[in-house]
Amino acid sequence: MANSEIRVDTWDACVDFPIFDAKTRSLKKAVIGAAGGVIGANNSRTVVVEALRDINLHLKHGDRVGLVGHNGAGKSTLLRLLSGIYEPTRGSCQVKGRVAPVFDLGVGMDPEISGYENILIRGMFLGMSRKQMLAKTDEIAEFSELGEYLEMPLRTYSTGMRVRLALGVVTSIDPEILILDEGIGAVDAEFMKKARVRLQALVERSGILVFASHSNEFLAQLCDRALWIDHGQIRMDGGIEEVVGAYQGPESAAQVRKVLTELGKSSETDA
Ligand SMILES: Nc1ncnc2c1ncn2[C@@H]1O[C@H](COP(=O)(O)OP(=O)(O)OP(=O)(O)O)[C@@H](O)[C@H]1O
Repeated sequence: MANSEIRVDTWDACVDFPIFDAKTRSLKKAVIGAAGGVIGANNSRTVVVEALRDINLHLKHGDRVGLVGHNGAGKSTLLRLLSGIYEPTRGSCQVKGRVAPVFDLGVGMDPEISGYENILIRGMFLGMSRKQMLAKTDEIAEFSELGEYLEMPLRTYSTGMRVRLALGVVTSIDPEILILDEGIGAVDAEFMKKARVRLQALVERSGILVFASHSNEFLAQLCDRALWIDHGQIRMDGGIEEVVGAYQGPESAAQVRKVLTELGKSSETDA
């Protein structure tokens, strides 16, 4: 697909989750807690969690957007909507381009087959062909440093070893639209340094990035724009420093600015 055709668009997109077994004393009006989406009731008086409300998002090739917001704000739901896992309950969502959703590093891995076979399966799960993955196998094997373990079934790996393999595969693909949920877990610091370099390169060759994270450093490294999601709505859309500053305060904004300066990326706002 030509770069100019790669797009993500949502128009007043809403996602509700009906909860049929909710134990609620009284839900006469919508309840807003500090964490989580808005709890309300639909026309048939079923309790619903309004995870996303009236999302209008328009992304094109080259956009790198971070999502910030409290627990349960709706970040993961938005990523799933953009990946086609959820349909909007109301409004619409149109995604043009090959999407690679990376939520859970372990998804698409089979414990009973070898590391090598898992490289192929996981890559195909992310939209690559078998041939493309075969061409990348050596390089992934080298990055993972798993040596002869790659011949062994995945169930014999430790958690960190699995993450190494999954990270190797995920960072080897060539997505048009990369949807990334932070969830990058148990690897040692030395390996993480290596992984970050590859992650940066992955983002650079991706058409569009949407990345949900609680790490300001990571957001500053990978994105140049941020959306603050608050109780299912876009509360703010702007430069990372500006949005993180509004969401978490001046200290966090200063932290973002430091990372941007270190990376030689100039901040879009000088607030
Ligand atoms: N499958 C589901 N069924 C019912 N409610 C759900 C479901 N998935 C998410 N929710 C609700 O939707 C809201 C948004 O959740 P979501 O996982 O998108 O938040 P988040 O911003 O990713 O949070 P966190 O930072 O904690 O990961 C929450 O109130 C959550 O309880």
